[in-house]
Amino acid sequence: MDNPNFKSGFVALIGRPNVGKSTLLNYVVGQKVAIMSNVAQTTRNKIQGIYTTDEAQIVFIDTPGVHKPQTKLGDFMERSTLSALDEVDAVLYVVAADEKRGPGDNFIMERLKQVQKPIYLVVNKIDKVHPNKLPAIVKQFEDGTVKLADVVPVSALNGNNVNALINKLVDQLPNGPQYYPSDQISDHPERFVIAEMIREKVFMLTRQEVPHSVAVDVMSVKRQDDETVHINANIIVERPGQKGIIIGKKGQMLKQIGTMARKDIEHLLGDRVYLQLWVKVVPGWRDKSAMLKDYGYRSNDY
Ligand SMILES: Nc1nc2c(ncn2[C@@H]2O[C@H](COP(=O)(O)OP(=O)(O)OP(=O)(O)O)[C@@H](O)[C@H]2O)c(=O)[nH]1
Repeated sequence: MDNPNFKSGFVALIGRPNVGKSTLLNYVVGQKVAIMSNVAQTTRNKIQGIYTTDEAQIVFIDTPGVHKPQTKLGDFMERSTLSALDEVDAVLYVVAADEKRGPGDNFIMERLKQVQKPIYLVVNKIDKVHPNKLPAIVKQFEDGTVKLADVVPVSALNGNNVNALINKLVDQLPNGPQYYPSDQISDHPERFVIAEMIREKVFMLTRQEVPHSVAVDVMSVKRQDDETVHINANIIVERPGQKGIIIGKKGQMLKQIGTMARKDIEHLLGDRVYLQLWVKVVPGWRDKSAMLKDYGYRSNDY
């Protein structure tokens, strides 16, 4: 079906940690693709969510929270965020209505000055503030340094005004092809999404105790004739103490991580899943560039 008026394009989601970028993406795409957590900076990779209708396709790039790099991983994350901004058709700069403009925002605004593409200021979490507070919040970002195409208040959590945001985006996208099939929501391989689901459970269940130095390496995904899927994965940490926390007393924590992750993966794949998890200590993996590649952090994935 060739529609000469079909619109398509790539849209970057940027914003400091915890403002709700993943929640917004998940609401729009309608399925859980990006890792969600209360712990800041959990979105390490550029995860694409794909929104497709009969009229348009928007490919979202969910960039990591912009922050000052301290390790090679941080450095890598920053580079992928910036390169994403040059390739897209529009930028959604997400801020939280219940937080003041801070150093993280100044850092982002500085970078946005150089961006030529339309920038939408998305004021998220409007459910948390009184509507008469909104103008003052918006004003903090209308300081004359960054040209904003529009300001759109939303609540990603309950979907309030998100459709209006999508309509505005689609309106200004160029005519173009449908890049991905309509049933595709992410262009990452199954393994990546599986790893993200496991990593999300580690964060959820261990919270303060295990820092962000956790990677998940999905070693094998085997589909058997009886329609079951057998998955083996390593949870990689930097220190033996972290290994202990993830395994827990009598292995209880690891068991819980495994059960919760398995349920999500079953939902994703639609098949019965057998998940085997191991915890491996690899000291200083965050600073070893070569290993970043092994654990799936590639800057030229697409
Ligand atoms: N009340 C309210 N909470 C929200 C809204 N959107 C997101 N949240 C919550 O804010 C927290 C952070 O949301 P995420 O979507 O993980 O934020 P993020 O910007 O992707 O965070 P990073 O991955 O760290 O960059 C979660 O607890 C969400 O449930 C919203 O519209 N209203």
